[in-house]
Amino acid sequence: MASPSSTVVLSRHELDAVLFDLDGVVTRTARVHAAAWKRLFDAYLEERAKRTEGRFQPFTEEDYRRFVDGRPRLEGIRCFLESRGLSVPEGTPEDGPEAETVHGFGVRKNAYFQEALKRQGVEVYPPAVRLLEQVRAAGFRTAVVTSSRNGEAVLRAAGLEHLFDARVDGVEAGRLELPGKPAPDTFLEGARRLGVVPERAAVLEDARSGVQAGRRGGFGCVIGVRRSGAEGALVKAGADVEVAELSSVAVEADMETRPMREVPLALERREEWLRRMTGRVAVFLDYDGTLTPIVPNPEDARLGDSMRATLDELARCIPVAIVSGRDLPMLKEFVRLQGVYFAGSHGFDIEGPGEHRFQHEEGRALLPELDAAERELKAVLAGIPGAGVERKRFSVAVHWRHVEDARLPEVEQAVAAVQARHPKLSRSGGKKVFELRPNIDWHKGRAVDWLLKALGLEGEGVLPVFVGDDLTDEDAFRTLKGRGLGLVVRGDEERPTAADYALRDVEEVRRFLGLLIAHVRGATR
Ligand SMILES: O=P(O)(O)OC[C@H]1O[C@H](O[C@H]2O[C@H](CO)[C@@H](O)[C@H](O)[C@H]2O)[C@H](O)[C@@H](O)[C@@H]1O
Repeated sequence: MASPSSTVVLSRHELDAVLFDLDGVVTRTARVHAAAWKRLFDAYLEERAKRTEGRFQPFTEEDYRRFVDGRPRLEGIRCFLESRGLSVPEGTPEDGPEAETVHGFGVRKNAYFQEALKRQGVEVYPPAVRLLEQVRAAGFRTAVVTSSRNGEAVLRAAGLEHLFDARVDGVEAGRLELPGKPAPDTFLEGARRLGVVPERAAVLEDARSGVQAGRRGGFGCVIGVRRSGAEGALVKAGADVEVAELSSVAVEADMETRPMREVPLALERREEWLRRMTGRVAVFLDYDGTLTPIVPNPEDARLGDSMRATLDELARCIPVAIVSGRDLPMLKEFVRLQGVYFAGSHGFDIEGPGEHRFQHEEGRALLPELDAAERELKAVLAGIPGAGVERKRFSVAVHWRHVEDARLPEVEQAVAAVQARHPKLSRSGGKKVFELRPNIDWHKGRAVDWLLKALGLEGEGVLPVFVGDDLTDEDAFRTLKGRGLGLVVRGDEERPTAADYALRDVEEVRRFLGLLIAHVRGATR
């Protein structure tokens, strides 16, 4: 909820990354910029007033906040001049500082900025540096996203480069032809470089244009840092919360997760987990990336014969369910096994041998929303080569594996815009895919619990085991924490996980299931 409150918590349960604006959030360079702009515009406005015998109206702090702050340099010049009903020729990037053109003004402002920086160095906000250290220690990924073409130089001068996993500055934005703030593209590029979906990332901004960019990008949390201006102005611009200082931002670590590489390999610790299998065991398996390797086209992810044979054998010994983001009919068609339970659409659609059938009722009420979202996504993404829309009964996936990098922000924005029009749907992410699904507290973990109950496998004496590779499988790992076993198929990925053990790849999943068969057979003999 939007409020100009003074405290906020960044929790690892809800967020994976924090994206920091630079000038005015981390470094005290916003006022150096403001002074350089004032020097530029006042000189121009005064000279022009003399020339036209008009009245000299100096550049104000409010001018800085409204028209210049946060925007790319040339954009700021155009925007401010327009606010005064003025314009100068565009000029070219070759223009020198004396030229009365947009480019010439840009060169002159930058010279003033560099001069001041040299004279006074870069001062940081100590609470911002402390917050950066805290969020990194808690396992958040961090990026700096700034419109400034001096971003790299400022960071280096401040000695803060090591605190960021990614940097998107004015130079990078120019190279990728990304529109600047208030467009969300530079923040979306930052999230992409960190490998997180915007919903799982926070944006920290002091400029109205930056706050608007964070809001338009659909970020999980937009924190306005009020360095100047009226209280509440940043909330009005779209921030969830406004703080006067970053010491008001608390960090909550997630004790349940650890980096993927620190998770022990299941096949090297078999004695350990076998010791926990004293009673009944039920196995829940994700499909893509777990039972089949990830392949370029979703329709080619067919189950291998040896995996099918292993699953068949396992399902004859203990309850086996496949819990997937796939559409239920497709999942059944790909697996082609009797005696196995299937949960499609991330657990919203369940079917098993015999009587077992479940469709999430509230989710069903949202099918028209999903239909509309599917139509809108197909229409807007038709013009982006490589983007694919896959409809499942209870979700819509947007695959971007084949989209060229430069057009990815368009895909992200399209998904964010459709989701914003349908707030009853929520957005999640996975391997090169975005998904819209019912905004309901239901996920793979809840589906596992539903199945355990339906199969009379609740309570002590049963060890539920979940194997998965992707972000949506983390819900199941968390649900089973302490009362079951979570195994993550790690591949080349490096991200935090709540799983107890890791398997290197799909072949190791097959070997693990083979060990389970041997164990259950031995135990029942
Ligand atoms: O829960 P899962 O069974 O892991 O399903 C998750 C999504 O898997 C599929 O997409 C992923 O696998 C494709 C085939 O390997 C790959 O091309 C794509 O990039 C991956 O995102 C499936 O198409 C989605 O519907 C599932 O939600």
